[in-house]
Amino acid sequence: MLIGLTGTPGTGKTTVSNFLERKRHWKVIHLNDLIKEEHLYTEIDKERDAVIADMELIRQRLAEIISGKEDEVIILESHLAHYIADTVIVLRLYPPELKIRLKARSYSEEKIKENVEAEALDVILVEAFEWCEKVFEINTTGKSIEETGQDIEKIIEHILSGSEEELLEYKPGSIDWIDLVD
Ligand SMILES: Nc1ncnc2c1ncn2[C@@H]1O[C@H](COP(=O)(O)OP(=O)(O)OP(=O)(O)O)[C@@H](O)[C@H]1O
Repeated sequence: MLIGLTGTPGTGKTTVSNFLERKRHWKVIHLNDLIKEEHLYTEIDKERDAVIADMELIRQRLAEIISGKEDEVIILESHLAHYIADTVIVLRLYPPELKIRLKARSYSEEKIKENVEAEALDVILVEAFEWCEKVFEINTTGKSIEETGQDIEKIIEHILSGSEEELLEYKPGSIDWIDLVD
């Protein structure tokens, strides 16, 4: 089963998926690394220090990687995961907290502002609704890596056991950070 773990950069996807890989031995695909390592992009955007992902190539490559592993839990971790996986978990973080995390990176002021606003405006969540069959949301604000990991474990275990009705707390809709937008 492929589970997408998506969210605005800095919300903790890489950190939490690494934690789960160690704890549960679930396979984790760090999609952004794969895109760079295997040149799964159409061009390099030097101004934004980013690559333009080739979604067709990515889908083909992931189909190969996942083939024959349909019974395993595979976490696809990336801010692009919701374009690929049918079931996704969106990590959310209170925008002022996200701003602090992104400031600790060597991001430009513009890039920080862009990402913090996108988080306040639910951009990834809205995209996930457009692209995915099942969308869950975790508000990671104030949670440790372990606690967020436990939330993800709970979601995955309930999906596997067919008891998704017990996942109401992860149903999107309770977060409203729109007032934080300038
Ligand atoms: N409770 C927490 N959960 C996750 N990360 C946390 C937490 N507290 C602090 N952090 C820190 O926040 C940062 C999150 O960065 P991380 O690379 O995991 O985010 P990301 O969503 O994968 O970003 P990107 O999309 O750019 O890869 C890390 O430096 C991590 O140590």
